[in-house]
Amino acid sequence: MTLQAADIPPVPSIEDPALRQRLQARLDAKTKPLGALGRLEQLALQIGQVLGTEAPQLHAPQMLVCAADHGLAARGVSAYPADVTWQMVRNFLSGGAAVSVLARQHGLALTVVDCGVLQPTPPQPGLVQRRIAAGTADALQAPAMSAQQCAQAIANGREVVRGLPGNALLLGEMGIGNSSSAALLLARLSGQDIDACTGAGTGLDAQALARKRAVLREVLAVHAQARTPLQALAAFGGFEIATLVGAVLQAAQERRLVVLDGFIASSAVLVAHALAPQVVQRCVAAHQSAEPGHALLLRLLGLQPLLQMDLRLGEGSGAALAWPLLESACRILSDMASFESAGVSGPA
Ligand SMILES: O=C(O)c1ccc[n+]([C@@H]2O[C@H](COP(=O)([O-])O)[C@@H](O)[C@H]2O)c1
Ligand SMILES: Cc1cc2nc[nH]c2cc1C
Repeated sequence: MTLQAADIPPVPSIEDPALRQRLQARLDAKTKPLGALGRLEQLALQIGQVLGTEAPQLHAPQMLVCAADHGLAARGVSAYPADVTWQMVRNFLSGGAAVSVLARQHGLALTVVDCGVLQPTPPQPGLVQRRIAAGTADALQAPAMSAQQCAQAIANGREVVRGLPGNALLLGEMGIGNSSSAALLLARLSGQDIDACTGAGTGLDAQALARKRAVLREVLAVHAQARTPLQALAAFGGFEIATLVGAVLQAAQERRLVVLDGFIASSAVLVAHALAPQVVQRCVAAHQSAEPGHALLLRLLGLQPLLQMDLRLGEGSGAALAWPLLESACRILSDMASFESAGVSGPA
């Protein structure tokens, strides 16, 4: 099975000028100076349009964390060993990871997808096995994945989302070496220089960062022919990013709200956007990561992050942290009194 961009079903625009006007009128009638809730009002407008209603309610929010390993990790592009990926999968499931704690705090159902980590975890609640292989190939030597593997991972992401309840999907990932994949995807799809797209990831020092940049420059040259979004995704990996691409496409088609975490989760949206531009209308950027490529990537997608807290963890941690803002945006629309209902005088 291979996949062409033409095989991706179109994602319709959510634009509905009449609904937008009703949402704006509803916000303007609330007991506050016009526009005084600032970006929370923009968020409410967006959520209302994504869910197609003046009084949106978020229900059964799903945190989807996709995990996989990367052959390129053997080239010293990460500060941590690849074994951390499968070890963290177990940590997510046993409840001790940052995303586990934050998901619990905010009532987000956590699903971890093993898209191809080095060591599988025994079946258990919350774990979905969609393993393509035990890690991608070393992208310095070969495409990280074949076109077939890439298509399968995208199909897996679609299928996993199809089986989830709720109308909001929060995206996270785990994969030692995957900040390299994200940087490579950004460089190839945006035309930006690889140095500007590459950061310290899990915490490389200056010398190791310089080596990472040199390796990634070489990987780009090796795959100079991988120009289309799907070719680039296959060339640079990884299985978790491709699975997230499928998840984003499916969520957008089902008109779910999609909440992005950091640089790597957002790189999946960069690919999905290249295949179906309207997906971005459904996306909220939870935060801007400390990874320098993230600011570039979000600007390219036209997304303004809600938080800026120098997070660089991934896992979906930033998406979970931003979740209460989305709930508040909905509450403003549904629960706040209007000037009329509260008997408060409007503008002079
Ligand atoms: O979300 C981010 O912006 C982010 C930035 C840097 C690192 N990470 C996480 O760290 C891992 C990738 O970093 P690295 O150095 O192994 O490429 C992967 O597990 C990500 O979840 C995540
Ligand atoms: C410990 C650890 C936890 C992570 N969570 C997401 N990426 C990570 C990378 C490391 C190294």
